[in-house]
Amino acid sequence: MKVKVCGLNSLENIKALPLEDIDFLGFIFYPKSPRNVTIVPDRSFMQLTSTHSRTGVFVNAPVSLIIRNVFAYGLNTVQLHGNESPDICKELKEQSLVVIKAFSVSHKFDFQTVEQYESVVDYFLFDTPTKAYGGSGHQFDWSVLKGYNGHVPFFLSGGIGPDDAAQIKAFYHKKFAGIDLNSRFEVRPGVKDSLQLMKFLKEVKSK
Ligand SMILES: O=C(O)c1ccccc1N[C@@H]1O[C@H](COP(=O)(O)O)[C@@H](O)[C@H]1O
Repeated sequence: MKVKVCGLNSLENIKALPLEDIDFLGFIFYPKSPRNVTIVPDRSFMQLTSTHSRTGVFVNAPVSLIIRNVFAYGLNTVQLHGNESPDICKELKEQSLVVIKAFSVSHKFDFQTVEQYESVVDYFLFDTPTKAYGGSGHQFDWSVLKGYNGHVPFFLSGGIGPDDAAQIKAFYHKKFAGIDLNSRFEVRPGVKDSLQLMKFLKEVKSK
């Protein structure tokens, strides 16, 4: 199971994370988010994060702005968390980026919506609907994912918290690729509770 920890905004905090149990480090490039990245992408940032997939989260951003940040922060993965079209995903995938397309999922969600993205993304990410696009801290009803029969692997996201290890271990879907952890592990926006993450990841990865 892959693990993405999102909304990071402190180099000191990243140093304290259980990095050996994390695959994707997420940075939010969305000025309206309280987690909007302000880390300077200097040599210490590059070195510290070099062993991980550096993921930029964007919401309806112009491709030119995404690409600028891909170069500035050495991103190799982009998470598109707004209403981005399949064409935008394709354009970014053609830049050799790993593309994660997020969808807000509720009982009303029509999984046919994702079909047009299947050939132009690497992962889907299923999150809870919120006006803020993401970072709601609330879970959606994971049972609706029974309606997803596509072939693209997905991240489970939205309000996953420190007490959810057992629930995740019990969750099964043949395309379930990993989890995305964000606001429920925060000390404050942009700073994660590293001990809580360590404990949770040990538990969720145990047999
Ligand atoms: O975290 C944010 O502020 C945010 C803002 C805009 C788009 C995405 C955002 N974060 C993503 O939201 C999900 C769920 O987060 P949470 O666990 O409910 O806090 C996660 O994928 C983040 O990458």
